Amino acid sequence: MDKKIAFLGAGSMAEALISGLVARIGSRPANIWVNNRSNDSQLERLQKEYGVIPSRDMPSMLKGAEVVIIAVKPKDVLAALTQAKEHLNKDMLLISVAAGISTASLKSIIDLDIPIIRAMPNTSAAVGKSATALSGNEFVKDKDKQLAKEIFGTVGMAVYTDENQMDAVTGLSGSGPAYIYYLIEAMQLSAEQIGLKPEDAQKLIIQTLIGAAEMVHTSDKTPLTLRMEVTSPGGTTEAGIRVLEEKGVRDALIECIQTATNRSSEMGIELSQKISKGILSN
Ligand SMILES: NC(=O)c1ccc[n+]([C@@H]2O[C@H](COP(=O)([O-])OP(=O)(O)OC[C@H]3O[C@@H](n4cnc5c(N)ncnc54)[C@H](O)[C@@H]3O)[C@@H](O)[C@H]2O)c1
Ligand code: PRO
Repeated sequence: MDKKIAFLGAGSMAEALISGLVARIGSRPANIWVNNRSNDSQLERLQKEYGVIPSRDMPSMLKGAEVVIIAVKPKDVLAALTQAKEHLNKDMLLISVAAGISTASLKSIIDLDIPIIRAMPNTSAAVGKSATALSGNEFVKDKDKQLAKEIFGTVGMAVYTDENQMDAVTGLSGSGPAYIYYLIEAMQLSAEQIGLKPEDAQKLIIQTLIGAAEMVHTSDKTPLTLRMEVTSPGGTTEAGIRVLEEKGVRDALIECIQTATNRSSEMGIELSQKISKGILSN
């Protein structure tokens, strides 16, 4: 890809995207500009590792940029965009990965009628396996959608959806890797308690997860059917699953995703309130 892309924020999400752009679609590193609030060593490292251009000079960074990606924490979006807004123009595509922040809020900060895409990737972007959902405002054209899909396609799979789905996507797949890690942590603890060697247990757990994910991914059977195939009547799985049901693990997971979804929506409201009060700090 031969477009100039500017990243506001150089944390883990920005790095995952940079690595995807440079390694997977051969973007020229000299076309990728990055800034950060204070962490110069991070900028230096990104420059060394990927050849991208670190910058503290907003006009140079945004001059001629075709895509500007906001990759700061939601609480920092207002400050970052306020700093950038006078250097944005209608030829740019603005993409935000900030959880909970609507395209309408982003537009009200920059006060410009430009295409804005809200993206929700997840941290598996770092290994090219993100599940990303994208949605956009009324100024987004097909070419912008294609471009966003291409960018996020470098770090996994990307689907385009309606913005009213984005809080739910955030609660489901944005936060999703953490739910799976939580499950792995619990499996590791139990492996210790049942006397397995930690290094063996680790390998067995990981392969079990990869195998189950691959089965769900490639088989035309439902997860329920696949589960029933593991569950012999009167056997070990049935005994184990009974405990999960008795302890309400299914309901807890459903509530977990609902609560994360609600939090995404609250974070959006918090930013709207800050915008209307003109509060730039945390
Ligand atoms: N980590 C995740 O699981 C995940 C998943 C999907 C989306 N997101 C979203 O991605 C965004 C970034 O998350 P992250 O995990 O990469 O965070 P991070 O803390 O690793 O990176 C954010 C970076 O932004 C920089 N920053 C803060 N204020 C700035 C400013 N005014 N100008 C320029 N840079 C500034 C910080 O120095 C930091 O390096 C968040 O909005 C988050 O909601 C994160
Ligand atoms: N990580 C960010 C959060 O926890 C957004 C989705 C995943 O807020």
